[in-house]
Formats: sequence, C-alpha cells, structure tokens
Amino acid sequence: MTDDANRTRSALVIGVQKAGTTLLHAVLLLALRLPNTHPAYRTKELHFFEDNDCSGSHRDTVHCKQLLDQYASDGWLVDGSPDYFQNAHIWGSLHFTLPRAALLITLRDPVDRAYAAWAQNQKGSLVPTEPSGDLRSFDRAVREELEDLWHRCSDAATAGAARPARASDLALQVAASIQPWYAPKGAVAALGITENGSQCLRHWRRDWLRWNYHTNGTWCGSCKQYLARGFVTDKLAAWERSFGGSVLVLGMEGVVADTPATASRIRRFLGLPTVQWSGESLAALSAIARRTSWHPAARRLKAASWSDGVLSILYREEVRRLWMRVPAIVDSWARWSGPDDSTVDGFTCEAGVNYVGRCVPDSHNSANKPGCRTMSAQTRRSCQELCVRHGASCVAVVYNKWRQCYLKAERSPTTHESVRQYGTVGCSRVVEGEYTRTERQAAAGQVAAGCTALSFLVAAVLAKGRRLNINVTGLFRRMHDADTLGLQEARCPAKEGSVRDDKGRDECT
Ligand SMILES: Nc1ncnc2c1ncn2[C@@H]1O[C@H](COP(=O)(O)OS(=O)(=O)O)[C@@H](OP(=O)(O)O)[C@H]1O
Repeated sequence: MTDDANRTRSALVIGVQKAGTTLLHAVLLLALRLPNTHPAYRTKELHFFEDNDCSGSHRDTVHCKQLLDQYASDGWLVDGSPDYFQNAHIWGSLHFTLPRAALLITLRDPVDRAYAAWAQNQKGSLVPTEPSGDLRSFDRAVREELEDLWHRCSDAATAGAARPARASDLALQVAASIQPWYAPKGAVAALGITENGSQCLRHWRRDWLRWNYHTNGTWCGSCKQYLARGFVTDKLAAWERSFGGSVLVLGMEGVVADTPATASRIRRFLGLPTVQWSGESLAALSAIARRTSWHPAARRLKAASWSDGVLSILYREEVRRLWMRVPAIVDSWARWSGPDDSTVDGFTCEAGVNYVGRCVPDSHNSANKPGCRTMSAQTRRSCQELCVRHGASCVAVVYNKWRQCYLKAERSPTTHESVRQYGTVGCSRVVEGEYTRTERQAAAGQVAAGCTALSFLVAAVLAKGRRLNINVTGLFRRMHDADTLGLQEARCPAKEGSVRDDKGRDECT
C-alpha cells in the first residue's frame, strides 16, 4: 500500500502550472537517485487525483491507495501534476489518501506565468476539431478574462454596479474580491472562503480546458483562463496547513540557476542522507537545466506593455502577500523587485556621485506599510559627507517594492534633522517636466519594475540642473491607472501626459 504502510514514500510536484514543474520533477527523480526504469521517468503527470475522487469514504481512500500502487516503484511514488496545486477537490483527495506525502511547489512571477500559459495555447487546441489554438492576442485574452472574472467574482457586480470601462479598475476590483479556487461543498470552511465565493472560479477543469468563450460566434476550445491561477498565496497557506512541514516551496529561478543545489535541498527536505554531486550525477543534473525548453529571451511579455501594466495592478497585492510568506522567492522576480526596501538607493549628488547605504526600520511607517524603512542617521551622514566633498546637495529616493516612494533631500551636512520628505508617491508615471524621447523611453521601460523610473527621473532632473517638480497627487492617482500610462491597448496614448520626441513632436509609442 502506498504511503508509509509498506515504507513506500510519496513525493509530488503539485504546481504551479508553467512555473518549471517539468524541470523540478526531473531534478526530483535525480535527487532520489531512482533508476531510469522508474515509471515516473515515463510519465511526469499522473493526473491521478483529477481522475479519481479519493476524498470520500474510507473505502474510496483505500481504493485510491491500491490504484496508486501501480505507479510506485523502488520505494517511491513520484508525480508531477501541476494542476493539483490550484484544485480544492484535489487538496481534499490528496490529504485523505496520502496524508504523509512530501509536496514540492515551484512558484513564478504571476505575470510571466500567465503569459507562458497563454503562449502555450498559441500552439494549438486540445480540441481535435479546433486545431488552431487560442488566436486572441494576450491583451485581448487578459481583458476578456478580467471582464469574465469581474462578472463572476466581484462584489461590485453582485451589487449590480456597471462594469468599469477601464481595465485598471477592473483589475483592482477583481483583485479585491477574487477567491482563489473553486471549492467542493464541505471544504469551504476549511479553506477559509465563503460559499458564494467558492463558485467564483466555477469548476476548475471546465474553466481551464473548455472555457465557454465565443469569438465571432465560434466556439473556442483553447481560450482558457490564464489569470486566476496566479493567485497562489491562499492556496499555499491551505496546503501548508494540511501538510505542515511536508511542503517545500521553491522559486523557478532558483531551481534553474542551480539544479545540484536544488537536488541537495530536496534530499534534506526528505530527510535523505547528503550526496556529493559529482561525475555522472552532476553531469545529469546540469544537463536537465539545459535540456528542458527554456526561453529566457523569447516569448517574454513586453515590459511596460498594456497587459504588463494591467497585470501589475491585478497582482500587486497578491505579490505583496506572497512576499510576506516567501520573501526570497519574490525577491528574485525582477518585475516586482525594485531595490531592496532596506536599501536607500539613488542618493545622488549633483556632481553625479551615487551613494547606497543601509536603512533601519521605521516604526512610525511600518504600522500601515509593511516593509517601509527609513534612513539611519549614519547613512544620512555618510551621504552628506560624500556630497559635501563634491560640493553638492544630496537627494535620496527611498522606496520599497510596492511602489511606495519617498523622496528625501538633504541640503546641509550638519542639519540631518532637516530631511524633507516630499511625499509618498506612486511610481507608475513621473510627470511634469519636459523630457527627451530617450529619457521617456528609458523611464517607461522601467515603470513596471516600480520606482526605478522615479529614481531615473530624479537623476535626469539633477543632471540637467532642474528643480524637482513632482506632482504627488497626480502620481498617486496614476498608480491605479494603467490606461493612462501611455500603455494603451493597440492605440496611441491619450493626449494627457503625451510623449514628445526630441524635436518636441507628439509621438505614439
Ligand atoms: N531548465 C529550465 N530553465 C528555465 N526555465 C525552464 C526550464 N525548463 C522549463 N522552464 C520553463 O518553465 C516553463 C514550463 O513550466 P512547467 O514545466 O511547469 O509547464 S507545465 O505546467 O508542465 O506545462 C516554461 O516557461 P515558458 O518558456 O515561459 O513557457 C519553460 O521555459
């Protein structure tokens, strides 16, 4: 019998879909040092718990364990079915059947993950009569799914409100009310979601495999959901609550960067003796990172595109919550990781000398803005001294990952108390002032990364000897406003805040 009755153990990569589960499954097999005759080498995804309802009676559970036995060999049952993670049915089934299973989860930036899921469906449909796949652009797929989620999940829709015209508002409302998974009756309370909310995502499989979408009157079997699966924090919490210390959460980037280290970590997690990877085993581990399909440059969602802006809004709060749980993983996601929030970045002397120093927690701010920091007195002094040596005043941009920025200026080396806080600003767009096309483009390219655009523009302003002229209110408003970021979907930017090229002409980027 599977699980520990006959000492057969279970290790399952349960998700997240499109977050490198294939790679992690391959590393797991090597970490376990299983012979290549093991059935898991032939079949990565058993889909066992999707096809068998194992959450019911004692008889079902026993029956499921017997069925599972056919996949176990050499003391291990190994599965790599990425759909398990986001399916509350399976959460129950798996817990009933294999309560001692070791679960491995790999995470990825939700925006990249959604894009990868869409890109996969460009290849072709799973429905034989419709070989063409999802022919929608990613922008269109995003907008349509947001509209659909808004109708099904948002409190505003339930209250009879009109659907917001702007995608950024849709995204905010969906993010505020989405409940992350469809739950079977009975599991609702355990998952901490409401009965009503449990229907929000409808049935997981129907949504993923056969989203009932009509384009030009035709049925589109490959037009799937790409966005809802990016909400992982609550699901992670539910899996961890049930399986306790038997859950290993990894980031895709970390697995890719060092497969031998990942294999060692997996062995430690499973309580297996340490292995020095060398010779054939090291070569095999290194080879799988190269063997699997990896597209570091191709197929990436364009930074500062319309969908990038909208999805950054959709997932911002989700990513912030996830960061509280697994900070090291989220820190490796370039889209969300402005400079470390414990770092003062962008200290700039007018002479163009930069200084980066450490910060200390600011208890005043941290009550409502987790992660906020302020400069330490020592850091301030160092900056001042540096700037004074260059005969300049000193401007610092302090910011955290969540687009909360603090502009601080030091005018005098002796009066560090006189730090002037210009205000807490969002960083989606930096406004007033004339910037050249190159400056604009550089800033726009960095918008998605958060506050980098602001520090860039501060540097640009200083370089030109201009006064800082930041419209704090406008910035804050625009933080929620991807549609006016010059990131419009398939049309030119609106006149407001329009972009001028080097010769002062309006341009359409
Ligand atoms: N070795 C290696 N290095 C880096 N990245 C890798 C590697 N192997 C797989 N990948 C990327 O992982 C994405 C596929 O994830 P999954 O295997 O979970 O996909 S699936 O859910 O099983 O379909 C997929 O992402 P996209 O390329 O963006 O589609 C793969 O490129």
